[in-house]
Amino acid sequence: MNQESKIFLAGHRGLVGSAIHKNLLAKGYNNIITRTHAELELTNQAAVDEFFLQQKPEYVFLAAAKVGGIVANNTYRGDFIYTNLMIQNNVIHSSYVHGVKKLLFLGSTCIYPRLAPQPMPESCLLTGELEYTNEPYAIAKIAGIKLCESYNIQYGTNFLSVMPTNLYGPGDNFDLEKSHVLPALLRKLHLAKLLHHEDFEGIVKDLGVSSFEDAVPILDRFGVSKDVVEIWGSGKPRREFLWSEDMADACVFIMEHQDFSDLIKDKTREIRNTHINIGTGIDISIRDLAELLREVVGFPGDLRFNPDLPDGTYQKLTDVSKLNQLGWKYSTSLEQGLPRLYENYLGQP
Ligand SMILES: NC(=O)C1=CN([C@@H]2O[C@H](COP(=O)(O)OP(=O)(O)OC[C@H]3O[C@@H](n4cnc5c(N)ncnc54)[C@H](OP(=O)(O)O)[C@@H]3O)[C@@H](O)[C@H]2O)C=CC1
Ligand SMILES: C[C@H]1O[C@H](OP(=O)(O)OP(=O)(O)OC[C@H]2O[C@@H](n3cnc4c(=O)[nH]c(N)nc43)[C@H](O)[C@@H]2O)[C@@H](O)[C@@H](O)C1=O
Repeated sequence: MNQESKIFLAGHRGLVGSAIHKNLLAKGYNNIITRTHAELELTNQAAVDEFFLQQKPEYVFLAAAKVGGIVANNTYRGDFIYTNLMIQNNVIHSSYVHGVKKLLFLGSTCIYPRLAPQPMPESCLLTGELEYTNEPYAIAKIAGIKLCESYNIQYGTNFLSVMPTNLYGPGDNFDLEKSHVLPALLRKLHLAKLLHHEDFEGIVKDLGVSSFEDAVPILDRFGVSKDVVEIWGSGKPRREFLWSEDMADACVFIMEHQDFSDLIKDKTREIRNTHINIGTGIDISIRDLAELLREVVGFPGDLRFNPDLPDGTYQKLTDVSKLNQLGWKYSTSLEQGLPRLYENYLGQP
């Protein structure tokens, strides 16, 4: 890629897409094409094909997807498989048809088996049963990897796939039900702190309701009180978290420095597992994460675990040796990222 290359960044307003946008601009790329969901429906094959025909992008970052936490994945199972399959099929296929030079597809580490060896190397893909709560989303992501890999093998395209661990960062989704654990817990602890300090006006503003009476059922539903915050599941599962701006930096680094041909060790054998894990290689239990967040937010109360809500996979720690060998390593620790996320949350309009 050079600074004038025409780059289509799909999903540029999302958590990762906005960070990739910022990273590309900072590195001097000046020909970036973006479309909001309202401007271009990526599940619509004809619209996507027309867009590629008109715009003829040379490089594509595919950071648009239907994304959510454990409960969203488990509840909207049909939407997660359908939307993700459609978006990636349309964007990847149109990239092939219209001669895109290189594409980066974003998957997720939930592609690996529920009981994968820890840390999880790229080679453990399709070696065991998937975690039930996000099986439809994982199947879509596996199909995306295989689509890129198969087009590369059959048509000689240069489509790369990266599998990020759990991400968090500026502009995260703080929805109390549908988001991921880190932004959800941060907001619940913040609401509990406001309640503890009897800042009812702050709660009304945060929840966007018209009176504190309207806020009470929401707080009850999500287990937020002045003394206790409810944590879903047992608190025992372990997760690995990567700052979204580090993720963006890894994506741009890979697009700048890697080609599909570099990722094939032995061209005479079956080619598979050419995707690249992206993470820190360090994980933490949900209980310890909640304790860290409690300190960052400054909530003086307790945590209560609700075993009626799903734990999901017990552990999904990425093996990042391939990524490290390519020459990239994360830079933001969880201890640095959590206060930054809280600051970002408090600064939201
Ligand atoms: N967040 C995480 O923890 C993780 C994310 N990932 C992967 O990283 C990628 C980016 O995720 P993240 O940034 O968190 O996602 P977000 O939900 O923050 O952003 C998704 C983006 O996709 C766009 N989009 C969604 N549906 C459509 C559609 N039908 N047509 C056009 N645009 C659409 C949205 O557009 P608009 O803003 O206009 O609505 C939005 O910009 C995804 O592939 C995800 O699977 C992988 C592992 C972990
Ligand atoms: C990125 C990733 O995201 C999802 O998988 P997940 O890692 O299980 O994601 P999660 O962040 O929602 O939960 C992590 C853990 O945290 C616990 N937990 C506690 N309290 C809250 C809470 O308040 N909200 C949420 N969401 N979780 C909570 C929760 O019970 C679980 O044990 C996938 O859909 C998957 O498809 C995917 O790729």
